[in-house]
Amino acid sequence: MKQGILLLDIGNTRVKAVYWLDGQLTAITDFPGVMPASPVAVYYASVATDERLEQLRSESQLTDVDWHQIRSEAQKDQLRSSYAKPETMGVDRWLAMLGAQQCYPHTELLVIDAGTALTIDHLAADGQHRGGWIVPGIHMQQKAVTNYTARVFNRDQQQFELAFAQDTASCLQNGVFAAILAVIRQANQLVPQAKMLITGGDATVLMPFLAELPIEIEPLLIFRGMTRYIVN
Ligand SMILES: Nc1ncnc2c1ncn2[C@@H]1O[C@H](COP(=O)(O)OP(=O)(O)O)[C@@H](O)[C@H]1O
Ligand SMILES: CC(C)(COP(=O)(O)O)[C@@H](O)C(=O)NCCC(=O)O
Ligand SMILES: [K+]
Repeated sequence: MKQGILLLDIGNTRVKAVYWLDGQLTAITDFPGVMPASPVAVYYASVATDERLEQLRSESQLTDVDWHQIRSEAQKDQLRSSYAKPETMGVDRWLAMLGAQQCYPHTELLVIDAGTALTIDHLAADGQHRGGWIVPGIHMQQKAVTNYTARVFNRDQQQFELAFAQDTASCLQNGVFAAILAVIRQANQLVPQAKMLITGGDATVLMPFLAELPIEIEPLLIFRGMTRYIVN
């Protein structure tokens, strides 16, 4: 059986895994669960702690293959960082932009990753990163309010409506949801776009509420960026 490469996106909440073979990306839903075949190498991008990475490495039982770390850098192909210290940019942001550039070459873009934190990055048509935002994500914002107040409580079930609410948990959930939608709209007001791309765990709940924007969902954006680092 032909063997592929395992790609890992290690975020602050979850680990996302994809199997890469003959240019095709196949999502692995239950990593470190079942894979199409044992991989010949692992390429990974991590914004989590080194401890988390080591734990994952041993859990995966893939200790006999090479693990290649992907890092943010000053330039990759057409993409150029705006950071004075490029290595300090989250590699998930770097790779999402690289993936976006692959989907829409020579196009000005807003690239959104709705993960633990929500990030928005502005990319010029010539590949220059113009800058970005880091905003607490849907769960982090809710947690912040319940942690810093005495009387705001949440409920387990998450239900988002773009409407005012009449009980504490719904006021919190709807309020945070409105704030997240507002920051996405604000970005497009600041730099109006013909194309926006969104990825990350919360992208699907946000999408239906952003219908007036030229926004497209691409769940594998970070992995598309990662494939640019694979050397055969
Ligand atoms: N199966 C899941 N497990 C955990 N979070 C999920 C799941 N599906 C969707 N989510 C949402 O995804 C968010 C995390 O997004 P993700 O892109 O995985 O974050 P990160 O890259 O920071 O780990 C969570 O806040 C949660 O709302
Ligand atoms: C902003 C982030 C926390 C987002 O990661 P995530 O929430 O998706 O796990 C991550 O990209 C990060 O740790 N960035 C480092 C700082 C920076 O990008 O400038
Ligand atoms: K992420």
